[in-house]
Amino acid sequence: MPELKNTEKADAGAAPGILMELWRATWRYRRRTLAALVLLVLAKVAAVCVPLVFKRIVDLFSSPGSLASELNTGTSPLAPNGAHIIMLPVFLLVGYALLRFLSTLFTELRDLCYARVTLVTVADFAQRALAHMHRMGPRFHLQMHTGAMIRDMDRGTAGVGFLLGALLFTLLPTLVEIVSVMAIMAAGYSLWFTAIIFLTFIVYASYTTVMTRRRVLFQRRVNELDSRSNGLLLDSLVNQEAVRNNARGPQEVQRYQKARNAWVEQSVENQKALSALHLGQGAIIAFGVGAIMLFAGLEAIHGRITVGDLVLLNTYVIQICLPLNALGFLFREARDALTNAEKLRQMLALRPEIEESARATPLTVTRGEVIFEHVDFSYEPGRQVLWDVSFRIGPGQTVAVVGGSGSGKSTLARLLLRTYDPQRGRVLIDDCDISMVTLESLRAAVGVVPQDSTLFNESVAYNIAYGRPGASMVEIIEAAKAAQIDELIASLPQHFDTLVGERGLKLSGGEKQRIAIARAFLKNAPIMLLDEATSALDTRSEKAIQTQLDRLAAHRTTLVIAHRLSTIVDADHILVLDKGRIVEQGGHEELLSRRGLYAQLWDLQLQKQEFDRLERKLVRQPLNLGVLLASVVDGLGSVLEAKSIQLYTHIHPEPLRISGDPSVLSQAIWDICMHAIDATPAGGRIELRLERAGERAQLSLTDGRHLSPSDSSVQEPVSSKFDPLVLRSSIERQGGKLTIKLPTSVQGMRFSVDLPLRGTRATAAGGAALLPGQPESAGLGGVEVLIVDDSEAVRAFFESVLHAEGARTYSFSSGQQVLDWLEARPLQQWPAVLICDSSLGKEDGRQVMARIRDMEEAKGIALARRMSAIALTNSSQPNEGLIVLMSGFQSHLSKTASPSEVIAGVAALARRGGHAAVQTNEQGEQK
Ligand SMILES: Nc1ncnc2c1ncn2[C@@H]1O[C@H](COP(=O)(O)OP(=O)(O)OP(=O)(O)O)[C@@H](O)[C@H]1O
Repeated sequence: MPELKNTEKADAGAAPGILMELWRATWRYRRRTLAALVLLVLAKVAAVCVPLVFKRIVDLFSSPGSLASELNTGTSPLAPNGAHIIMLPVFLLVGYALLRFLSTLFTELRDLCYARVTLVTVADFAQRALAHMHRMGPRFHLQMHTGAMIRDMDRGTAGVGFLLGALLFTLLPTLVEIVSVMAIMAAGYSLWFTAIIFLTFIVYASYTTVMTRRRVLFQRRVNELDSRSNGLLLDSLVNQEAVRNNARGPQEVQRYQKARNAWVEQSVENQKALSALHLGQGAIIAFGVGAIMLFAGLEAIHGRITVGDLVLLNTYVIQICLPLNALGFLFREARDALTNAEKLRQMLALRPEIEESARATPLTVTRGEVIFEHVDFSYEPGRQVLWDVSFRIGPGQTVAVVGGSGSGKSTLARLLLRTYDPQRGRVLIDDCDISMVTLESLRAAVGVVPQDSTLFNESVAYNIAYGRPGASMVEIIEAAKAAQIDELIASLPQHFDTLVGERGLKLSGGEKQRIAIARAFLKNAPIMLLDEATSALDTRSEKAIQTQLDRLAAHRTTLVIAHRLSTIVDADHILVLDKGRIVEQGGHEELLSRRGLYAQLWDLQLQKQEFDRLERKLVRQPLNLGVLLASVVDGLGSVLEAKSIQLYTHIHPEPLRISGDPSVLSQAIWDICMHAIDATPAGGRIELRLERAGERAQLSLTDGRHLSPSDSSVQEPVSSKFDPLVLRSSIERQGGKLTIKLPTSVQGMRFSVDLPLRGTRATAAGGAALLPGQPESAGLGGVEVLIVDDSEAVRAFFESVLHAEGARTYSFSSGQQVLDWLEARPLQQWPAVLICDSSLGKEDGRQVMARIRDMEEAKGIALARRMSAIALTNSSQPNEGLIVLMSGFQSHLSKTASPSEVIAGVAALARRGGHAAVQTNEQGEQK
């Protein structure tokens, strides 16, 4: 087993530390930084001078022989006219005020000058982080929680900003201030003052260091828990569809709550440590200030310092203590910021799994030949996924890869895109090893329609143009046409500007796939990779776009990874993968004739298609659209009344029968109606029409909004949750089509739903309205049929077929149930025909039949009035007819009988029994 050669690992040794990063940023903006430093020094000089000037003012006024006392005694030599007496203090006072202002002015100018350095560095870091994340391989992203990663990036970039600003402009100025104050004190006063301040500073710094180191552990844990709970939150929201579908909402909240509780507990511990730190720091400062003032007081009493000196010392002590406090805060924050920034730096230092070779050259595709040469690959050691895979896709050829789930098909696509490198062997494009070309040129040469297309929460146009940035609108429209999504887009209110929702959630899987196809058309790359490109489409849509995919593949070298073999029968070459090895290859017919794995997959697929067909048939019921509409309109009564909206209806007189899921269709009609009511002003009108247009039923609803001639924009109702994309998908899934016509100045917005009519026989006009789901009058109108089968699917199938023909059915899953039901029912209400499984699980259908015949006998029912019965059998054996006749049945049907066989069988018995609507005999006599 080959070793994994590419692993994403921290290159911590080679990468510069965070301080180096900061130095680089500072150096990049050295002029600004220098200017900011000059302003900083000026601001601090002004700040340190303020108390000095103040001391002079105080001394002038308070010292014996000062101006104030001389003025009081009238002995001042400077006061011949009194003007000089006023001039000197005013000059000092103005100077004092000016110095104060200059300190603020220089500080603000400094911040202004330096803001760009910090902001650009932070933005640059964030940008580098994003670019780096995109360079990292899937292995890295699979390991990471996206939410936690975003949080780390946020904290890291904020940390960088803090360190840049704080270190230079808080730590440095604080140190400047402390040193200059201590120098002034040492020069002018007793060294004791300096010693006390120095001691206070040392004790404070040591205490803060020890305590902060302890607290960093708490902070780190808080950060981890915070990132984890945010990761959970994001994961939960990103997968909200899965959460909803599995009804796991409460569990998700619980999981999040658990993570948040742990975060709360740890944050409380962190706060305790912080409070202890603050209290200790406060005590040390109080001790220092108290000691200095005590000492200064003693000095003043002994006349060794003036009142001005006392004031100056007091101011300096406060001035020095405040920065000390700031230093403490700074120390703590800087540690946090350093931790966060370092974490981000380490993330940036991780080497991507796939790196371009230093000698990589851009790939130029001339012919478009792709070769896999003896490729071995494993995602993780000890579990090889591909074994010696070799194949060639000739220029312009289409090669399809088929195989069971997990056989390694998508891995081939990943290797072609160089998402991973093989451990052995090579992948070549036009004889060029893809590990020797630039990644950008390689990925530009390969167009991809992925298995699961995710879209950006941007406009449709943006998502299509993603394939080729800078594409013109005309090119985008062309690509949309090629992918057959132009009609859908044209009917959207904002057309190409419609937002597709987060990850394209407003679109169905098929629509997203078509946008991905449009994107690939626009990219127009010489090599195409279709990774189960039609997997999200139903058979109808698949057929509709298969031609487009074929066009996409035409004249391009194409690798198709297919699940539906029907889509690749025309491929030039088919590779059959099994557990990472190519076990068969050749053309479709050739592979079928070999009767190997491909032939088995083909047979399985045919069976599945048949099963799907039957399943679809069972879900879709025959419906009378008029009746369905009537029930919706009935529910709208109060809403219409509340807004005084008048509804005008025009309903086709004959029943229009369609096939579909009644709940989906009535929800769709309800949504359109509610949207129309929302959009129509109070007192307005809405028109609802149900018409027949050839072989289609057309339901159209025109709402009451009009455009004023001066306003061409469509006003969407504010409260509306209506989503045309979702609606369109659900109608299309019912085989219908939705078109939306924008409002004009004379007519409101018009929604039309076209649905194909069922191929029914002519029925009497103006038939009585039926409730939805109630059988319609048709070829078996009025015939009542009992269905007994332990399989729900079989019961549903017969019900659906018989309802379509107007029969009424009663279904039971066991023989005992039907016997009890018949026993309790009056004879004249017994159904005409019985369809009963010949083997009902533990019961025997033939015995059930025999007991019913016994009951008829016991109740004295005439032969002509006895129930006709059909046995359901699993296979048609030659003597089956005889067996069922012997057990009381009149005929038999295979469980896999076609609908027409079922109808013919029931009709024949009903007619014979005189029960069909067409031949009802009042007296019950056989005609
Ligand atoms: N990122 C990964 N890390 C580890 N193992 C992986 C990874 N991706 C796929 N595998 C494994 O590699 C094997 C091949 O996966 P691959 O996706 O190529 O299969 P596939 O044939 O495309 O399957 P499917 O048809 O179900 O999509 C599987 O066993 C899968 O579990």
